[in-house]
Amino acid sequence: MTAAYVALEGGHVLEARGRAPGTARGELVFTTAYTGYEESLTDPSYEEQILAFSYPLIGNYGVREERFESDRVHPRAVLAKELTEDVADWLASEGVPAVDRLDTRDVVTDIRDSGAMKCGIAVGEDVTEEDALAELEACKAMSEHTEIGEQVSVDEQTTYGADNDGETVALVDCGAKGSIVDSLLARNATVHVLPHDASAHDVDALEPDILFISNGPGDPANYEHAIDLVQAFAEDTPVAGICLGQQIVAEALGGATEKMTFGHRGVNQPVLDLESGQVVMTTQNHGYTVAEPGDHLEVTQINVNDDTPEGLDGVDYDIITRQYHPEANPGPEDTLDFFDDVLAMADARATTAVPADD
Ligand SMILES: NC(=O)CC[C@H](N)C(=O)O
Repeated sequence: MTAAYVALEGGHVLEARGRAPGTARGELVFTTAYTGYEESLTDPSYEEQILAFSYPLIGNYGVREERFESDRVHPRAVLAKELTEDVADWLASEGVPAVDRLDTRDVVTDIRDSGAMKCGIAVGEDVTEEDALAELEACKAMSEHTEIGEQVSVDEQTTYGADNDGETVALVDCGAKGSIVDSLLARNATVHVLPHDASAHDVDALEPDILFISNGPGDPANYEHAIDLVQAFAEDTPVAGICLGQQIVAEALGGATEKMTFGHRGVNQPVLDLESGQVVMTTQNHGYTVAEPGDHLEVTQINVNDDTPEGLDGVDYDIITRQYHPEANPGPEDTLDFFDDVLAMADARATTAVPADD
């Protein structure tokens, strides 16, 4: 059996079964999702994190590329009670260390008590506890990953759905899930995917109906280019954001974000819409939250478990954002209408700004 060690912040080292070799370090977080491991493992928002699955069996319906949210695995390492051969082989082929046969109940309880923590991992024939501890020692806090947007964003602007005749979306890619682009294309939008450090000039050149800030990894305060864009465009162009996108919009418009203890990661997070009184089930993956919306934004939806903001609307500007993932991969699909609302907001503004010829 391959040796496997997991070193937790504070120096406690767990032994496990090695399933994919290598050494790695990252912020240890857990997800309670019981389906959607293909989507989670390819979600760019997990960059620089180590993902522990609380659901005990991961991989029981195989690995299919059509479920992937990006072109690679993003967590630095994976922990589970039991991984199937399919998933272990996939992670090995991606060079992502993986372990199982450890008590993930203990790991999750630890994270719930102490918060997301630094972690080092070593898996292989000859590795020792010291190798895992050396990784832990080298692990940076998430907020210190100041270039994280660069690691996950496109290098060059790419256009999808050029022949579509719906709204024109400028999607700032801070680590966008593929299904956000798919959800917009399915509604006939033309989607220009822009690098995380796109300039106001780049966006202007596209004459977008809406500026859309994607999800993404790390601390929202480290996305200064996207923050600048929201400040430059919010007054005259409708703005939308998902997850990191909501946080960036808040940072840009006088609000504030803060790190949560262990965050929200799973596929059954309940969200209350404050106006309708309706509760919807949502997919989530975030460790930061909007602490203060600021004067330009109002909270329209909250998490039923801890009251944190899940949706924001502009007070004086056309803005809609969500902290959860309305693109709903792997589901539930309760919140897909977010995309209809966003495109309707852009359409309404375009119609008012440029009156149609009689
Ligand atoms: N999925 C996301 O966009 C995550 C946003 C941010 N990195 C957080 O952890 O809160």
